[in-house]
Amino acid sequence: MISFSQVYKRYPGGHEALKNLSFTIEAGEMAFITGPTGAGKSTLLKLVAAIEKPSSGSVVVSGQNIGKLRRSAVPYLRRNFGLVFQDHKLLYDRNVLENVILPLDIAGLPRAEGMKRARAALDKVKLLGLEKASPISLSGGEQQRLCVARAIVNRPTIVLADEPTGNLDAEYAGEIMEMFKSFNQVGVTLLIATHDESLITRYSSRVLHLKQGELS
Ligand SMILES: Nc1ncnc2c1ncn2[C@@H]1O[C@H](COP(=O)(O)OP(=O)(O)OP(=O)(O)O)[C@@H](O)[C@H]1O
Repeated sequence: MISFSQVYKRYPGGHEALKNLSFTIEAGEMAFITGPTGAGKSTLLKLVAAIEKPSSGSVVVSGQNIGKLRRSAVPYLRRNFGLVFQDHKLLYDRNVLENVILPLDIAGLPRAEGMKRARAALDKVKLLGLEKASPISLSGGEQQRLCVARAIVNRPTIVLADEPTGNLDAEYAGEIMEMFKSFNQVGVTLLIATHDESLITRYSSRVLHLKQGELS
């Protein structure tokens, strides 16, 4: 469960990016965050991922109060997360399979088990067969799907995605959304930030509308 209670986020310099946010996302829910540029969508996701801390109010994720979390506890919390963030770049000096297996190597999973899981993740995003390719040779949509495979390979309970379909045409964007829907159907909680309102009208999921840092 993700729970925000009277959350404010002020960045150094005084800009108030989020104002008095209170909402709850239940385990297994799929929800969208929309709003114009600068509305605070990325900031909200960063608070959930413990990349930023609230200035006041409480953010509780999987029973952990993010504002009170010790730095050393953050990696343990993040093991529950799959992050599809714009600044999480693919490694172009490694092939597709190596990009997906990396989080498992870091987690210390035996190689054979890691290979099995990485292939299963690539299968889910329909990239099996391109394991040996360099990410740079993939299309934009394929690279985006590779980012999704890397995010889900750890079998996260919560997936946070920031503009996962940014720069994709409607067909690729639709594919990515269908993939998220299928993860949700097996119990994964999804929180997806997007400014593309047309994409979410097809889904009956909850939508949190942000405007200048406030829920409207
Ligand atoms: N590290 C930071 N330091 C100072 N101000 C920041 C920082 N990060 C974001 N902001 C400001 O906080 C506000 C909200 O930014 P945020 O990135 O959360 O919005 P967004 O809705 O995700 O926008 P976009 O759709 O353009 O990504 C913006 O005014 C932004 O300039």
